Amino acid sequence: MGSESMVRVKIPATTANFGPGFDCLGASLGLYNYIDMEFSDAPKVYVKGEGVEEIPLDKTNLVYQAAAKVLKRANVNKDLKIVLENHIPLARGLGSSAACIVGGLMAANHLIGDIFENSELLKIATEMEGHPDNVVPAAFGGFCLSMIYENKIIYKTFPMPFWLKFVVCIPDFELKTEDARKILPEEINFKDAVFNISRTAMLVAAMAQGDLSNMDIFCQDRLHQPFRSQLIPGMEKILATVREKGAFAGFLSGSGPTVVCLTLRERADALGEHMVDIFSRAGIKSCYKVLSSDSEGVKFL
Ligand SMILES: Nc1ncnc2c1ncn2[C@@H]1O[C@H](COP(=O)(O)OP(=O)(O)O)[C@@H](O)[C@H]1O
Ligand SMILES: N[C@@H](CCOP(=O)(O)O)C(=O)O
Repeated sequence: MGSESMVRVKIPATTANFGPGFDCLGASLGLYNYIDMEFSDAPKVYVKGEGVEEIPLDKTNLVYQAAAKVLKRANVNKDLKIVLENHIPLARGLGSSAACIVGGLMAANHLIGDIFENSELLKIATEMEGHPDNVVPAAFGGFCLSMIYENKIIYKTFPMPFWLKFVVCIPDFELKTEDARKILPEEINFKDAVFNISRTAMLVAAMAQGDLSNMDIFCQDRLHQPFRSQLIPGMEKILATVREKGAFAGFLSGSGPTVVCLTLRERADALGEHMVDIFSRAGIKSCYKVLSSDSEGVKFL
């Protein structure tokens, strides 16, 4: 394929971990960032939407950094003009950094004629992000299983039930993944490992079959949520009550602070209002969005 003079890509938000699948499960959501990229006589970054006041407009910008890695590897010594239209809120557990990294890598690769394979880009993306569970669904869409093996990323992806809705309740404070990882223990006990692997196995089979019965049990976790709850007032109460309010299950989205629950369209708004109310009683302002799953991942427009 020849190179393009200008590239526009759409990249989805993601919800990583999906309950018990710490660093290995994730799903792609119908909320998108857009990146326009072209070669330029000087580095330029323009931002609209989420993060407009905090995102750097120079080469330190995360999208620019990802794109520059591809250009460097291809020995292309040129600057870029990048325009970002952001709808994924920053540092809320909805994969904003993975969207930047995957979008930046894939857009730059397209600009130079798609010379690198996706497997190569995925490896770079995972190195930059630190774990594969957001970057895989951001790139390919759907419900994703991923792992790092001998410096390669191995993954599986399949579509989620079309009728499934994700109600994401987004607190108005940022929690950087880097900080939310510092709070995790170095070791866990054997019983907790069995608790999580049994639920992860059941969860994957249930999603593959589109059978959401017992999903509240399969989404339980002992590897990260119990430790991160101290950073997110109201989270535990939300997770303890969404089932009785009509959700199949609830869990922390990525490293938080967003809490997500799985439900049907007709129950979604009541659940969203319930989550906002509990956060508010815990002194946290929040808003909710009702999202569909995404099945495409990165799309060139
Ligand atoms: N559109 C963007 N442009 C540049 N940097 C971004 C953008 N979105 C996110 N980032 C960077 O990623 C960081 C958030 O990443 P992270 O802590 O992993 O949270 P999450 O990926 O869950 O949103 C932000 O603080 C910012 O540095
Ligand atoms: N497995 C990671 C996922 C982080 O997701 P993010 O959307 O918060 O960046 C973790 O739990 O640390």
